Amino acid sequence: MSASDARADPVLRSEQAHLLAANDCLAEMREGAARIADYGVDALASESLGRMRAERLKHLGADLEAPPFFGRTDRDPEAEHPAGEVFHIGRRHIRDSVGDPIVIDWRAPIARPFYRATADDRQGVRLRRRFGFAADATGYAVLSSYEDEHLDAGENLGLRSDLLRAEIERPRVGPMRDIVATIQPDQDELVRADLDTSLCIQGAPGTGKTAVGLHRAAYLLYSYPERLRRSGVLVVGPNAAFLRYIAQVLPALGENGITQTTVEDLVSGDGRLIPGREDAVAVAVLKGDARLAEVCRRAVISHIRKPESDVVPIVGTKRYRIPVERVRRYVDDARRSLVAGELRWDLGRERLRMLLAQDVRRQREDAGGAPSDAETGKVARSVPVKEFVDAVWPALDPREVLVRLYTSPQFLHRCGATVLGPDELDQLAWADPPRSVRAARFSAADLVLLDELRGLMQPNDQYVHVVVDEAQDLSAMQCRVVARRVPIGSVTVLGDLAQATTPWAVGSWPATMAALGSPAATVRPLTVGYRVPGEVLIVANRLLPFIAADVPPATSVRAGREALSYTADLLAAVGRCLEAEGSVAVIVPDAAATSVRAELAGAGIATEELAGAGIATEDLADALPARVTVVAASSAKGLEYDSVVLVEPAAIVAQEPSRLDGLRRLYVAWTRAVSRLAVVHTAPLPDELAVTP
Ligand SMILES: Nc1ncnc2c1ncn2[C@@H]1O[C@H](COP(=O)(O)OP(=O)(O)OP(=O)(O)O)[C@@H](O)[C@H]1O
Repeated sequence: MSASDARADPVLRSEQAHLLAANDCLAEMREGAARIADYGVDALASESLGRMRAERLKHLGADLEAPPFFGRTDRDPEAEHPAGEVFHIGRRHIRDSVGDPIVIDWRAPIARPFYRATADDRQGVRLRRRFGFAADATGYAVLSSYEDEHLDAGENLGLRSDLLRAEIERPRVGPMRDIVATIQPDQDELVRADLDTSLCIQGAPGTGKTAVGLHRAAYLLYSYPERLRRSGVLVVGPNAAFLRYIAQVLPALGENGITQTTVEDLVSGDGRLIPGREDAVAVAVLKGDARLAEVCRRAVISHIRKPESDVVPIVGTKRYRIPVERVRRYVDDARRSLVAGELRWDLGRERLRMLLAQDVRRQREDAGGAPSDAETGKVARSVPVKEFVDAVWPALDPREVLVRLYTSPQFLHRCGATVLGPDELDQLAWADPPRSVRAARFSAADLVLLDELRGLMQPNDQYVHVVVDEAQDLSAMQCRVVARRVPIGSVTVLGDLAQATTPWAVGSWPATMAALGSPAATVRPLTVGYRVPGEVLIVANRLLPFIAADVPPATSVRAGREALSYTADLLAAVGRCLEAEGSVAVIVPDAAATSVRAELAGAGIATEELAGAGIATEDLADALPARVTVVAASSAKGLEYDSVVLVEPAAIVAQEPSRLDGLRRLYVAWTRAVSRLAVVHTAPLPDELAVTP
């Protein structure tokens, strides 16, 4: 191994020359993309060429200030390459004017050994080189050091690599960054799992779950362009603040077309539906239960009426009689398809019209006629057919069906009595029926049920792969919202059962994966922590026996001396954090946000407040976080800050409905810091932090 930052170093000089060449080639590729000939064959071709050009430029232009490569592998000699091939690995493929590769995209199969090769399993690699960069006066990254690992001489640095450690120890400022230069072998295995594999990744705080999920999305888009080209991948996060935090990662990896959203946004029916009432906790839990799917299904199916008479369409002056037995058979067929999930309600109406129209067509053909498609279509749209369909398979509005469930005891009983208990049925009933469906106000859990009902009636957007983050918090019905968007694809599910803080959380990975439509997925653990200093993590781990006994504790790769401190003085703690580099969060009991901000303002410390629900997803690109952010404990999930001041842990525990939820909330808040955690308290700390049973 050698490391150097001397400008005179011949290795650095030659690598710097390669870097300049790579930058020139990239510039040429950009110019080439901008020139994509537009022969104007026709408007459509011209438009699609323009779109292609814009996409390509966007892809090539992402993050121009990032260095074109971060690593290199020198391979063993081969017959065709007696000196052994050399590959520079970067965020995107760069080629020279004759098409030879100058930099290999990190996602290409040939780049894989950069992440996975070890001295024991070299995968054809004799040397791995990592590069270090420093910003020059203009902010551009310049090559400043390198680190070699001679795998063929038995060198195996693993996490002892200085450059790797420097990257992991780097103070955090602003939103999340990609980890493409330092993905670890256990993470890489998950990132590169093939498209048909559904993964469930259980990982302690800071083990890189979010990072793995996002890099996996980028990997899949690269590796399966045909299957994923147009909106094939969806990323689902817990709230808008989290989406803002991760928003830059995929664009930095050159992927701009991925939709990043929340379950709330998915069920909001293009933003038209917002919660207008709050459920009691027990009711919200019940509405999140998987059994509600069956209630919804029955509620829809129960609207099918048994046909009682013949249908008699008229064509011209002639009447054609379709006997009731045949009509019943058509309805039964459509019903069976609906029950099997092969047909949605609204399409069922279409199917019935067509079955009746084709029946008439056959009758006319049997009588020697030759009816045209247009005439058959006319029968399908005729008044008798329409009236029949409206009577036996009426048009439904999800809101109407849900209001009926909540306001008609008979209907609720009919749809729910075999799957829910009498008390549960009572819990669902509305005590204050609205005057009309339009006047009805729905809760957040109701919007999920409306999505379930809508999903039975109409098609929805579909994706080939969905990445679901913080999945431990989802109810079974919320999982189904996601599953509906990926009916035949695969999912990457990320979460930590110890961080589950919603009362409706499913509570186990097999049940969550079943509700997500991938019951066979195995749970893959991540236990190496890259965020929280060891000193801080050891204390957090004391909570595990109380909050998730089966979850394996994480070990930290970050030493972080004097990372944990306790004080009663808020201002002093924040002041000390401000002396260090990086972002600062003051995590507080939700009810204390205003008073803590006022106290800090009184001392001349400006703050920003972060409450997940308050930020609309469209605003994601706006406003970088201020230096000090006051974060309500309930909004801290998934985020990280260089320094964290944690205010009154006992009050954070006490704000939740149960001790279990409170301790989990504390576990989340405790594990947000990268460099230091200052615990500010006057009340005694929760006992669970002190003991290891
Ligand atoms: N291989 C790696 N190299 C460098 N940094 C890494 C690596 N893996 C993870 N990190 C960093 O560790 C931090 C935590 O990662 P991430 O947020 O993905 O963890 P998480 O498991 O999702 O955490 P949480 O459970 O708290 O949501 C991030 O700053 C991430 O960039």
